[in-house]
Amino acid sequence: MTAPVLRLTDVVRVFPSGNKKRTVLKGVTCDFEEGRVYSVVGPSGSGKTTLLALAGGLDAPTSGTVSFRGRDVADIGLAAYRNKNVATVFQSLNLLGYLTATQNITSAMEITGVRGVSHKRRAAELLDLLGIDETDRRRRPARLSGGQQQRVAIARALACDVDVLLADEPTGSLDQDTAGEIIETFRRLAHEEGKCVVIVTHSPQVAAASDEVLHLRRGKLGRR
Ligand SMILES: Nc1ncnc2c1ncn2[C@@H]1O[C@H](COP(=O)(O)OP(=O)(O)OP(=O)(O)O)[C@@H](O)[C@H]1O
Repeated sequence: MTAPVLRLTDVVRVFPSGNKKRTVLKGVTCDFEEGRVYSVVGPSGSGKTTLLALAGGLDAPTSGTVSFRGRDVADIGLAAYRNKNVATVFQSLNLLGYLTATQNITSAMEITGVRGVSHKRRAAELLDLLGIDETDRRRRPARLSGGQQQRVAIARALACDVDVLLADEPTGSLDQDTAGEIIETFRRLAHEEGKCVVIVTHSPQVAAASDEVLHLRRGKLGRR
């Protein structure tokens, strides 16, 4: 059996709620392996985005650990972990509107200090992999379709050559065909490039195409 690239052990996350406290994750333990696509599903408010934020080093658990290749990400340092090991694609995509598709990727590589490769060449390879042609690469996000923007955001997430790719509702605003293409992209990245892909979704189509589905209910995890 492969060792997990990402492991959550007894993760609890408590948020303040007025003058009370609310326990959103109540001891979540799970392993994520390379080469597999995982979906995290569950009712609204069950803690899916919270789980993704913890897995992505954007937030820290109240107790429990998130570890990457056996090391607690708190010891790696959340910023270093986010820079080198994991990438998150958000619903809002956060593409920069004044940069072209290519520049959105090369700027991310500059910011995170990717060395040893030509940023332009790597951006072209990734956009090629994700089916964005040369004309569209020179376009700004506003001139691309929702599905194309989604693909540029995924290419940017991959530009820093991370092992773990996290995505929050990546097909939420897409039609069924485009959603299907995005899912295929995730499956290819996992099965052919060995990435570990974790997707938070309400979509039965995405869940059905995943290798494993994790169900969150009231802050607890189950498999069904
Ligand atoms: N920073 C925060 N401070 C206080 N409460 C928070 C914070 N982040 C999330 N919560 C609360 O935690 C609960 C779970 O939120 P979360 O976004 O993880 O749910 P979700 O399963 O992703 O929901 P949805 O499917 O609607 O996106 C919600 O009640 C939310 O209000």
